[in-house]
Amino acid sequence: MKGKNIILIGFMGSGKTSVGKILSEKLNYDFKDTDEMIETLEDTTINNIFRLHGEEFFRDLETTLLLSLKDTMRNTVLSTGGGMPVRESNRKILKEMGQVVFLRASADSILKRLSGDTTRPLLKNKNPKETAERLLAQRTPYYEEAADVIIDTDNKAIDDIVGEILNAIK
Ligand SMILES: Nc1ncnc2c1ncn2[C@@H]1O[C@H](COP(=O)(O)OP(=O)(O)OP(=O)(O)O)[C@@H](O)[C@H]1O
Ligand SMILES: O=C(O)C1=C[C@@H](O)[C@@H](O)[C@H](O)C1
Ligand SMILES: [Mg+2]
Repeated sequence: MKGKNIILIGFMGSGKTSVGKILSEKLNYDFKDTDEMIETLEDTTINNIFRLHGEEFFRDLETTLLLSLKDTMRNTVLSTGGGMPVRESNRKILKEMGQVVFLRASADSILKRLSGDTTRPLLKNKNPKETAERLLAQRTPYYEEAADVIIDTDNKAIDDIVGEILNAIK
């Protein structure tokens, strides 16, 4: 296994947080989630950060957090925000931190999983389907570039996805 950390990347709703928690238990690793850490550090929700300060401010928080974790994080499953790999500098840092696993999901799966969700500001608009399809097309090359391992998640249970990751990183 390259390095001692596992980094989960992928679109909103691909399962990074849900899968990461269970994966960390199986590996007896710590679990960290960049979205949860940013909400704790800023003492507010991601919705509020986007609403009050805008997306670029949030992206800067993500990069700052990644830099602060880079040299000290060990034996950890890190679940990232869906936009983390868009910045080239973030992709470079993620790859240095550990083995990067891209959880791939189709737009249909994402929309099904997130129907009724109100916590993801980028999908809170009149046409979440158009937004998800457009962002997914834009970002897929970045996810693929950063990935050491790609796991398809459509129509798979979370436990099965965890099992596939464990096999792939052996
Ligand atoms: N393989 C799956 N099958 C069914 N539901 C799933 C699957 N993976 C995730 N979900 C559901 O989709 C929702 C979003 O999952 P999760 O929060 O883990 O996504 P995420 O990748 O962390 O998203 P974000 O980038 O916004 O943080 C949750 O309700 C979760 O239970
Ligand atoms: O895909 C994205 O850009 C985002 C995904 C979430 O994890 C959060 O980081 C935030 O809602 C933005
Ligand atoms: Mg998440």
